[in-house]
Amino acid sequence: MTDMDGFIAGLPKAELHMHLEGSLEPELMVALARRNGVEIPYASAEQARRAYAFTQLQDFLDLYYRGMSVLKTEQDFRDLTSAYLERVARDNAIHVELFFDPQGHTERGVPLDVVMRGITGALDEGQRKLGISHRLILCILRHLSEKEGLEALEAALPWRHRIVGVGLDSSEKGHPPAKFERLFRRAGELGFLRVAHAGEEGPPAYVREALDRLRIDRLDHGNRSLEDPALVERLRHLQMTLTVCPLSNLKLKVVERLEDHPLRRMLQAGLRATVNSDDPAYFGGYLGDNYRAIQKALSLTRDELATLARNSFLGSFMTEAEKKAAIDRLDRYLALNQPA
Ligand SMILES: Nc1ncnc2[nH]cnc12
Ligand SMILES: [Zn+2]
Repeated sequence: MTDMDGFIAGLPKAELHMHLEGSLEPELMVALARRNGVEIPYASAEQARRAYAFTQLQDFLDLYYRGMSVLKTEQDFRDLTSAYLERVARDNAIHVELFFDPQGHTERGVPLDVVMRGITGALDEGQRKLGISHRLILCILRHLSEKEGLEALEAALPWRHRIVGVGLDSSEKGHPPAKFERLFRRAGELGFLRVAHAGEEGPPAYVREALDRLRIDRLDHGNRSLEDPALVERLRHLQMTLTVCPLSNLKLKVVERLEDHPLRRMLQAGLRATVNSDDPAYFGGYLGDNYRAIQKALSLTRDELATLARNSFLGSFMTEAEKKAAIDRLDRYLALNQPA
């Protein structure tokens, strides 16, 4: 391990952009397919991994929805969530904010209560046993109608106390944020924080729409904002947090090479960028892998890495007291780990 890898490993950090269903490792997928008698098009985990070659977001989404079809019981959702928490604990994540796609389950006949009991059970255990705090964000599938999204939101209200925010994910192109303006207004009235994927494949106009019409509190991806200087200035002025996902961007060909990734340019423009894994089981890396890969590709400095970790706490939906405790922990780590 290099000095820099050691520094990254110990750095206290938060993950703000991770789809739980995207942490379904092929081994668990194959085991759950067997356990539940669900047919999947892979005979083995290796065969599944070999199929994970994508040229755009939709290629991935097709496999992602098929993959999640093996999740049926409360225990399945518990196993999925526990496996992620145990993995990210080794990367020294001390706080995680997780997306989940209820429509991807209820439309297959899996009741929301099953999903929520499994996920929250594992999250509570992760807090107790691993000391990882958490928030949950309910994502609305943008390739479906706003009406279906509104129904999903209303159906989740019995779990309101466990859900901090509402997000927007799935196929971006052709499904602009404005399609969900009423849904996001309703989410705001209900007291949910609001986030949306925008500017991953979609144009800067989608990012502006997410700000103006969805009134987002955080921007997921946001890469293509950099094409519009006035938008960059606006995001900087707002100190809007961008949840950036380097290995995802590479695997989905948002960038050709990691060396071309805009993360440093975002930091240099004064944007509050963070590093995240998006769908680690599909994109070949968890939170620490993303930090290590982007550090190497861009030769990020320790100061830049520390800024990324600090941004992950500042941009989180923790309480102010929790944020202060996390940032104090980061500062203690930095004080003890000055370069020789
Ligand atoms: N990167 C991504 N973009 C849009 N929707 C997603 N759902 C899971 N991962 C996603
Ligand atoms: Zn995502």
